[in-house]
Amino acid sequence: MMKFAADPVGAHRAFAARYGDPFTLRLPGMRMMVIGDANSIIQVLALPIDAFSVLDVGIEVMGVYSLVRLNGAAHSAARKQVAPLVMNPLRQNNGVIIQDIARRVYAKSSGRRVLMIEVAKQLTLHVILRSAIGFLPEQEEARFAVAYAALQSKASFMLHFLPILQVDLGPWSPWGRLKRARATVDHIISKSIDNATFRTEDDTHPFVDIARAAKESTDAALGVDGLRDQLFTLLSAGHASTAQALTWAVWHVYADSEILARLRDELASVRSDPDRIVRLDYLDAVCREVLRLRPIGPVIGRKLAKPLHLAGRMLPEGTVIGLSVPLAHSNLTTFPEPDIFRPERYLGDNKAAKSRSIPFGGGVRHCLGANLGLTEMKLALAILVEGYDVLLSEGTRPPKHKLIDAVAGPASGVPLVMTAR
Ligand code: HEM
Repeated sequence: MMKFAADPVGAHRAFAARYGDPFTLRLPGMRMMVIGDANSIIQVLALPIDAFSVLDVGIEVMGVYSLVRLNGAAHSAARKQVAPLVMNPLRQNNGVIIQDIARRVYAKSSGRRVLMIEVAKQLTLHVILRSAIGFLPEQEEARFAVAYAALQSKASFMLHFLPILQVDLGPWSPWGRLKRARATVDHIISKSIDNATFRTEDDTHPFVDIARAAKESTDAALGVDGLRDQLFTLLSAGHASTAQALTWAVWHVYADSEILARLRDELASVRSDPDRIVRLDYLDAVCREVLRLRPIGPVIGRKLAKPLHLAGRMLPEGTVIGLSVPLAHSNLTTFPEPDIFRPERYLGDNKAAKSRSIPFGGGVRHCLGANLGLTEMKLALAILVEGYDVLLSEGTRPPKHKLIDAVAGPASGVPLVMTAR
């Protein structure tokens, strides 16, 4: 486990080389069969909703109604409820809003040494809030950001795995502080749901209708409490993941002057039109290659609810399967020289590269925010590339890719100085 946390890509490759593919990992409370073979992965990802359940580890924090904890029909209903908030990130003028947020956050960080991951986290939090809820008064958004940051800290993350420390001894005890931070976040989300009733006619953000329907629902899972947990889930699942991906993208682009120049050339052809930026081939290829080489969610978990015939063996119900993103993304046939950052893999007619890349998982539990995450990466990267020169403080030696809380990212957080061009 420690080896995996320190180097998820290297650990999976070393285990597969030593024990074969699949191999079995003994984790606290479970044995996981880890699979890297492309055909088996495709078969598992295509399983219907009643053939498996989620692995219920470390996700209590999301809330009892969170879609990441639900299975079967309840899961489908919860996904359907909030999908309109994230599935079409360029609806209305959301693309321009994302660009404005990026400009604002970069301007505040310009001219001094910053950690790119901190810049990216500010950016992604504001983007998810705007995309999912729409307007929040400025002060409310700032209060939200502070409480949310407390929930996301490393100490908080550890607490969820250490029940012995989960005792509320007042606002200064770790668990007490965490509970109060979650209560503040919940309060602001609940207030936004409440206030949706009073939003004006010309506010056509999909959140308005979703919040109104939740208030009228007699089913608790689809009512106000359920919607509050889904919004918290969107934030938790989409915030750090997109921030780590964007941080790696910035590192890769500024560590290679040819990639930077090619991107600038491509961007010059589309001005700042978000609809055209997200369709640019090379920018798309760069982002996909980042997500291939630096898997943010390195293992995709499934627990079989029925026996499954897979790769010549019969797996019994209850088998825990971990799909290895690092192994899938270093398959030598689809991705020759897998350790090299080469966006060209995703250009032209290379259908296999796209269909065998699984940074967002797949099937009925495919990442709900994949469109938003990828769109945000592209728009935020484009604003930086066009507007700023960046000096990577640690030079062009890549930082280690390691597990940071629940997702993986560059160990150093990528210290840098950005200067307006
Ligand atoms: C680059 C950024 C992101 C990466 C790499 C990523 C990756 C993933 C992965 C690997 C899964 C598991 C999928 C599976 O089990 O098959 C997942 C699930 C999920 N992601 Fe993302 N994600 C990103 C951004 C986002 C964003 C922006 C949001 C929302 C705002 C989001 C919301 C979710 C949700 C709700 C799930 C659970 C889906 C379900 O269980 O039905 N993600 N993500």
